[in-house]
Amino acid sequence: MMEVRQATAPASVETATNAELRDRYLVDGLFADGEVRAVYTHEDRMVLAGAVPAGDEALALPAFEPLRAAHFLERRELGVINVGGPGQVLVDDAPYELGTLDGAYVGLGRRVAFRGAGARFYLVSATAHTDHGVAVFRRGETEPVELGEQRGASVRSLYRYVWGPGGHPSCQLQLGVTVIAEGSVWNTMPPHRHDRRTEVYLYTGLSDGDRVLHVMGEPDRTRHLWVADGEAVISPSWSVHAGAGTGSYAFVWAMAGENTDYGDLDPVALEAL
Ligand SMILES: O=C[C@H](O)[C@@H](O)CC(=O)C(=O)O
Repeated sequence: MMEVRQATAPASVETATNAELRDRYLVDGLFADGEVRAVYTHEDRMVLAGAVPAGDEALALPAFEPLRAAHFLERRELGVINVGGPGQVLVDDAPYELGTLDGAYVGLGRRVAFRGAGARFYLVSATAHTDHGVAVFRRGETEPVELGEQRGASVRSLYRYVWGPGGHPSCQLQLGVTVIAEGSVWNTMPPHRHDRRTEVYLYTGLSDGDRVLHVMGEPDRTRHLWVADGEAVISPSWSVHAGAGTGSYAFVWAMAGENTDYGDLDPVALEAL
């Protein structure tokens, strides 16, 4: 199943109802046992998906009809983060083990499937013009960038898996995981935009009763979304993206667009919000 979402205009955020905001920017229901569920957004043509293998069967990544492709990665590259228990990503039938919050990159042209009951694979894809191979990223072997401060309740560790020059090469994709420290609540504070890229956050590790208050929109007219575990938010290039949780959490960030320079971002001063 693949849902298609159109691109949207920044001014429409200010007047949208809550239901309209959720329909356009919140992505829920990606994870269902034994299925691959996907959303194609026209924001930089990113595809988000959840793949939840059940039993011992390998779950193949389908060539969803809206792609009009013989197979999913015919004209695309893929990032994978396991947000569940241990499992395997099969790339051209070769298995790669991924633990919780480990990641993988799969380049153009390869065939992908998933295996392992208990694993939950979050997938992000962008259009690609050349093959950049296959890579696995282990959270335990990745040196995080430490950000934030205790007085701002924003202490967090940012694990960069695919992040442009200095990391594994990609056509467009950048991908990583940020883990909020115990007792901190804020991500991406102070916020920023990046006019040359779309970004998607997938929140994970939240308890059932907890939520993240995710802030979006142009800096001087923001709105919010209440986000539960396993839900994602699409941030078009004009939107800030930051959030505060009612409990501890982590999130997968992924970008695609004009360049793969992680540092190409436009900080937004708090006074401008
Ligand atoms: O462009 C960068 C992305 O928004 C994230 O990498 C930021 C982030 O994880 C954080 O500051 O908490």
